[in-house]
Amino acid sequence: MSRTLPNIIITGTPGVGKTSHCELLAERTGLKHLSVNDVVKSKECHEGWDEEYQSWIVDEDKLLDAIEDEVKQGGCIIDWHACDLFPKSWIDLVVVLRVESSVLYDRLSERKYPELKLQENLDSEIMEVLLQEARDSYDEEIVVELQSNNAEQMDENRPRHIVNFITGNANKLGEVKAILEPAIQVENQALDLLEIQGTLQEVTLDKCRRAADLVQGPVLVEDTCLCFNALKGLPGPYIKWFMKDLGHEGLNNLLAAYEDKSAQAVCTFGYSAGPGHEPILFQGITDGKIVPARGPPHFGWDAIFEYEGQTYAEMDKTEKNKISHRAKALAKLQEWFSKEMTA
Ligand SMILES: Nc1ncnc2c1ncn2[C@@H]1O[C@H](COP(=O)(O)OP(=O)(O)OP(=O)(O)O)[C@@H](O)[C@H]1O
Ligand SMILES: [Mg+2]
Repeated sequence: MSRTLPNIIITGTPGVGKTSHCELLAERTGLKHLSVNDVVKSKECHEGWDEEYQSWIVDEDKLLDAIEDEVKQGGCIIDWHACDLFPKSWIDLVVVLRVESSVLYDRLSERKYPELKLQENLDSEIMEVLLQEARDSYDEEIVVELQSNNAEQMDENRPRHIVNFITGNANKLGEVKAILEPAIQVENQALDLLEIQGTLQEVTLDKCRRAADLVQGPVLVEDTCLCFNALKGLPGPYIKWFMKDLGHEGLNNLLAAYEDKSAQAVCTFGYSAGPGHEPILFQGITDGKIVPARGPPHFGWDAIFEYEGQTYAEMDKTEKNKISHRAKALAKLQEWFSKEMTA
């Protein structure tokens, strides 16, 4: 089975902050924190307790058997002070955390480590044993060394996928948050952006460039269109003005002369990494038909767009977020972001 989410190892000498980082990363990305320590204990992947080192003697074969299925599915953050035992094909990124020896000494003394264990761990950190192990076991480009001496450094190490979604529409913001968070943190700014006339692609590209210039940073913009097949794709990007002037009934009337009531809901997101960066578009399309309004009338034309027997407005939000044009576009955006994260 091929995995669609990455597997990440967070490794380093005991006390460098692996577990702290894994917890933070899991919370931020929605990936699973796989604590090898817990697996060794709960699934008894050991050959007993070492009194001198005050730790379990791990049976690596048993351990690999115990986690294989879960890891092969992807999306695991593996928390362990060794990394060479995991097959190369399982792993997409190896993070080696580092601390200065005086900091590590304080952390390990606080844990009341036996003298021998404390000294060996300090030596190991100074000699960069785990960094070398990671470099020897995996391709150089997937091994990253990060500092973990203090809270500021831990904060800097957090994955930073924050998008500034430019919209004044609270409903759209709600849907985007529901679909993208917690993997991608969605912030919001309501800006009035002039819209040009053109195809949906042109409208979104222009809006995105303009927003990035205004905000001077990364932005996400969105444009939705509703295309009536009988009208060769109109109103298309002009749907919001048609909707405002004609309302639900007027939009139905536009199709009165035609038997074909089918329509496409098209959502286009544009993401720009900042001013001067060419926007990338993510488009989702859902086929449906135009019907007299049913369900709560508050969110644009949701009440007149029917998909498999229910209008968008009649659908439960979670159901709508599985099949809607917006959800499909966001799924593409999400996939792109997760690839970027491991790139
Ligand atoms: N970057 C950091 N800044 C400040 N304190 C930290 C940092 N990283 C970890 N700590 C603290 O150091 C201690 C050890 O951290 P943690 O348990 O995450 O280490 P670990 O690498 O998982 O250790 P082990 O190998 O024993 O499981 C904890 O008290 C934690 O709060
Ligand atoms: Mg730990």
